[in-house]
Amino acid sequence: MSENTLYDDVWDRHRVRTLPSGQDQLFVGLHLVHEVTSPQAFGMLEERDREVARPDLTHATADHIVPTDDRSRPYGDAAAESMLSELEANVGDSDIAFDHPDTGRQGIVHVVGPEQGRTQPGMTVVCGDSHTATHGAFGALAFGIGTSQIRDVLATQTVAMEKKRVRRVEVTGELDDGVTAKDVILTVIRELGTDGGVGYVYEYGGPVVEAMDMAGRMTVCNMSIEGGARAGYVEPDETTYEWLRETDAFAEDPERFAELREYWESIRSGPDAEYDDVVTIDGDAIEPVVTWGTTPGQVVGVTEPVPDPDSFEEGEREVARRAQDHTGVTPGESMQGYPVDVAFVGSCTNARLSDLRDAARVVRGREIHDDVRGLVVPGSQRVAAAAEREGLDTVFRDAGFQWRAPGCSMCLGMNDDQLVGDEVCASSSNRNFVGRQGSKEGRTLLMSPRMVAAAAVTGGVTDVREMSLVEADDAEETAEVTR
Ligand SMILES: CC(C)[C@H](C(=O)O)[C@@H](O)C(=O)O
Ligand code: SF4
Repeated sequence: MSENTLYDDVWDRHRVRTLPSGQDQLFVGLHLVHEVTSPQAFGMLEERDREVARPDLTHATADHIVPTDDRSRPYGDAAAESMLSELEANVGDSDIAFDHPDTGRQGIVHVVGPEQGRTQPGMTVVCGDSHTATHGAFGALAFGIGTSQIRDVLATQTVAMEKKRVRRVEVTGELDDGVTAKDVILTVIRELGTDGGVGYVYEYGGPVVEAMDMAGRMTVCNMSIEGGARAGYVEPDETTYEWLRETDAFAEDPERFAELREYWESIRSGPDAEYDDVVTIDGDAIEPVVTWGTTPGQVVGVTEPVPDPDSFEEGEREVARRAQDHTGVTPGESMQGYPVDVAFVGSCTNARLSDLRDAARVVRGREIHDDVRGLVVPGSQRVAAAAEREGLDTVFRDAGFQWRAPGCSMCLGMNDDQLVGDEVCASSSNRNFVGRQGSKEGRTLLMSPRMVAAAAVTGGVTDVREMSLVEADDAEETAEVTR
């Protein structure tokens, strides 16, 4: 087994050359494109009279601006309509595959790539979007890139990048019932800080990460960027291969799957890999968490008291005070019972089928609180269809949630799904910055989909471990008995 990390191996295999700047020029295996960050880059290409070099390795979807209710065209919002039209024209001119809302495959860019088997281990994946790190869950090197890099990738299928150091984030032990991947990554960011990862790529491992399903690993990798890391990844294993085997990419081609699997196995970091840093997080000690402030690092366990700003080091004190002024939380008290107005289950962090199932376990047979507006926004049309096949839409609707069409939605409020005034939102998304969900006074509490569901039902932050969970089968049995 090599002493190299997966990061070193995959980087070296994709290096075309080292540039005079010291950066490496890397070949890009998959370029994902969405409507917000691509128009300018396509424009630059046109100005230079260049064509898209590898449309076959480029894949587009529309997610940020698409409405989640009425999708008749033209969209009511002229800016949204123009962004979608522009993407339609750009992909049409370049022969790029596009998960258009009419295809049944549209969804959030970080949901559709993995779901179709486009994201694979040992690959380089880029997208003009900071949460591209999500794809690292498959053992890919996945980076968010800026506009000029998007242009370069469109024109050359390569990108110039600087190599980072690798920190192994080892999560030991076993998660308690009710504790999820979201609680793990929020705890990692709490421990290491929102800028603790600067200069690093995170390799997540240890028993807790190994035991996670792919959706959980995607949740963890997704938020690497919120911890300051350039990317995050998990080494591929049986769980990864099981997911890929069933996807469009391999379902019909078991031979190719077998061939690639050998490569995937060969890039694992291995027991002798040398890391620039290793950090251990005690998985046994993690409890369901919730944010109390305005960064994803301002996190507290649901049974713990909110910290007093005075307990922070000098530079941090004022930041904490300002954050608490905004959210209106009380130091010394736990977050439990803190009232919420909106419950949002969605985003590229937590809107996959297993996330929806997870929230449904809490919601099934219950009703959301009268004062809460609840939205479930599946990550993709395929997630929505699968959820509908198992009746999850009915579970959510019966409880009083709105069941919406897929997109980024209230994660960042680039469409009509926004907070109003100083509403408080229990949100399964990844950012709680001031104004993030469309209102300057709005307040976002990040938590797991389960915790969002619990807050929706009770009307305030609740320890989901205190609520009984209802599995789909139990619900059917109960229904039978009732009949
Ligand atoms: C719109 C896009 C550039 C942005 C990002 O890069 O992350 C968005 O997806 C977000 O989550 O804030
Ligand atoms: S769901 Fe949110 S975090 Fe993810 S790509 Fe969309 S806006 Fe960005």
